[in-house]
Amino acid sequence: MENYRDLFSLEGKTALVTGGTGGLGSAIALAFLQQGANVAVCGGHPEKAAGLADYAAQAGRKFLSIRCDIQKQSDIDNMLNEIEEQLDTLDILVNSAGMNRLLPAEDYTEDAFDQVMGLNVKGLHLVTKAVGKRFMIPRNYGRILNLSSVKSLIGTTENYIAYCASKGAVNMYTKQLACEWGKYRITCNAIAPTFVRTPINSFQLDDPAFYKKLTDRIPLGRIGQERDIAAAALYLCSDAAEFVSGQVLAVDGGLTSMQ
Ligand SMILES: NC(=O)c1ccc[n+]([C@@H]2O[C@H](COP(=O)([O-])OP(=O)(O)OC[C@H]3O[C@@H](n4cnc5c(N)ncnc54)[C@H](O)[C@@H]3O)[C@@H](O)[C@H]2O)c1
Ligand SMILES: O=C(O)[C@H](O)[C@@H](O)[C@H](O)[C@H](O)CO
Repeated sequence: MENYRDLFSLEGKTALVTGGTGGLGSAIALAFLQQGANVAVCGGHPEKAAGLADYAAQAGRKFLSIRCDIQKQSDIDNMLNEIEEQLDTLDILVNSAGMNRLLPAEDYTEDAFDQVMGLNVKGLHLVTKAVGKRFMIPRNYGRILNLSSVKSLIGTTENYIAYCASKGAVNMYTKQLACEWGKYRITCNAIAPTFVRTPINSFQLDDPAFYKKLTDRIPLGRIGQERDIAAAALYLCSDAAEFVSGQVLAVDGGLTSMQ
């Protein structure tokens, strides 16, 4: 008989969540710890993972919080050395580190464009390539999950030109990697959330007019919650999703189905 409980378990798995000290990344890291994984997170402020470290200690899981700029190859190499030493290998990579700069298209500077594309696309590639080559390809196993956005699928009113372009690139990166690394039994998928309240967007969600306009367009009538994203991540990173690859799953309350 099939054991569905085991298919959804992450017991014995190891995961790296980039941006795991941020809003969505920390929720995903917590979900992975609860499902049995040992977890490393990285970001600019490792101290922000104190809550996750406490939970991991209490649950008897291994946990690392590493300072790493994923746009720097030397930082990535040092991080993967530490992970190999402490956790042995990686089965799962979640690319959650991301950023935005809000400017109208006609005033979008070269510097701002480079920053957004540099982190959201190039940084994601540098980590993915290194983790795949070092840990996943040699072992013929891997789950890679990228944090895209509904703004990779539909446009928005203003100020998002580089962000939308970067997340569109993430979707196609996801599909191409699924094609190239399928032969190594590595899957690569993306989640495209609508707004979930985190420090990067509370200034927008706190504007009642903005909030109403947004939720009026969402069939399920609310914005996302961290657990909506973490639950989708759990599925796509588990053995239950071993035949799902190259997909972009909108977790958006139906927003992208509404004209
Ligand atoms: N929050 C939302 O509403 C929402 C919606 C759709 C998509 N997303 C995407 O989800 C992801 C996570 O968003 P969030 O809201 O949790 O953001 P956040 O700003 O709360 O967290 C971002 C994380 O990235 C890390 N980071 C930034 N620069 C880095 C670098 N150079 N190297 C390594 N880490 C770096 C930060 O330290 C932080 O931990 C992003 O890719 C974002 O575009 C978020
Ligand atoms: O839907 C999304 O992809 C995110 O919520 C972004 O729109 C952030 O709100 C923005 O990056 C803040 O500047």
